[in-house]
Amino acid sequence: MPFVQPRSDAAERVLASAQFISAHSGDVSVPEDGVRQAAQEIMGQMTRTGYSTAEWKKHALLPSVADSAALEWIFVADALNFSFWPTRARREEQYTVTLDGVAYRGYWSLCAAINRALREGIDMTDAQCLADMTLERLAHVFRTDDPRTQEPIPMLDDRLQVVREAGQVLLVKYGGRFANVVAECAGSAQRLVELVVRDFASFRDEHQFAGQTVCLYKRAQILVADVWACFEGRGLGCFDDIDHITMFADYRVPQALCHFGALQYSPRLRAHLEQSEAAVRRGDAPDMLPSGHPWEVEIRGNSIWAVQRIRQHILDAGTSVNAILLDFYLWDYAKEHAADMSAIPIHHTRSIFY
Ligand SMILES: Nc1nc2c(c(CN[C@H]3C=C[C@H](O)[C@@H]3O)cn2[C@@H]2O[C@H](COP(=O)(O)O)[C@@H](O)[C@H]2O)c(=O)[nH]1
Repeated sequence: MPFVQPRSDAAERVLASAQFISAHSGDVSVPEDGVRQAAQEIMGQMTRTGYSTAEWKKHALLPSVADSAALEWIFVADALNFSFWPTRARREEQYTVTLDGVAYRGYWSLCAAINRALREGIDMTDAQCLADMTLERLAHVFRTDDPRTQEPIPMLDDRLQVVREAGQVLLVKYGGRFANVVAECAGSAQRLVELVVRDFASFRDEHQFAGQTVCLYKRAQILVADVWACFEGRGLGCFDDIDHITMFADYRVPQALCHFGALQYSPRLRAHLEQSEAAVRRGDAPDMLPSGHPWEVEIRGNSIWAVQRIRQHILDAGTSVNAILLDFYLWDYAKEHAADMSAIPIHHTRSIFY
């Protein structure tokens, strides 16, 4: 009898955490009428645009070919996929990476920096390169070449620790390749999440809330989701339990969920977030929520729960969709409709988890 990898319930632990957080939240809620309305509106728009995994490779900066090099690219991108919100109000002063004449900010600045490094011969997809990374070299990778930019990429020191750890663990445990981590999960998305949070500490997105340890695993789950989407659910991206993966608790999708009415903040929390954004607009420091702050955990946990509730409404209406596609849709929607959402504040937390 061949050794069968033990199954994992990592994504189910995230869902249970989200439900627990939502049930014990005092300042964030998931209004059922907002969920119902959001489900109708989102499903209608997704149906019209034919939203599918095929959308993923349409993004200019993401790998366009689903091969083993794409796996290594996705790994380093999702190891660094955190904390891009700007502290400068004026767009031209915000951290920017320009590639092929296009200025990228936020998450896309990360992708542009990785692709620029690869073109310059800094192989960010090589585990030894990551393990040997220095602060000087990483600063070069994330340099901005626009003289108007007034801020560096946030959390550079943390990013250095993250890439060095990622490279070292890949070398020691997985022959230097993320493809070997994927091979070991034997087609289980939850097993892959489990392996990543077990072996790569920077992905271990766990917090104390209302006396319990809650698991949010945002970067570990989006890592699996990006593999699944890039390979369109086939070959190395074929996972028989992919529908267990939840929404990825970041700071951008909550904004879209508020816009659709599926997430609601208490007046005092809304006031705090608005005052912090007003401070940044004035040129002052944001009034940050520390990582693990109850309000931060409530926003993240209720976002996961809201997407789960939206998904259930859509399933009850007879249409199949998973939390990944809903999340990607909501994130892309938030980026495309940033102007319509400018009155909805994001929360300001510096965290390596999202
Ligand atoms: N929930 C969720 N969070 C996501 C993504 C992505 C990128 N996914 C793209 C790639 C393929 C898909 O098709 C998506 O188009 C980044 N983030 C998070 O957002 C924040 C950055 O925001 P801003 O500063 O405005 O760029 C930061 O916390 C980052 O970790 C997502 O998809 N879902």
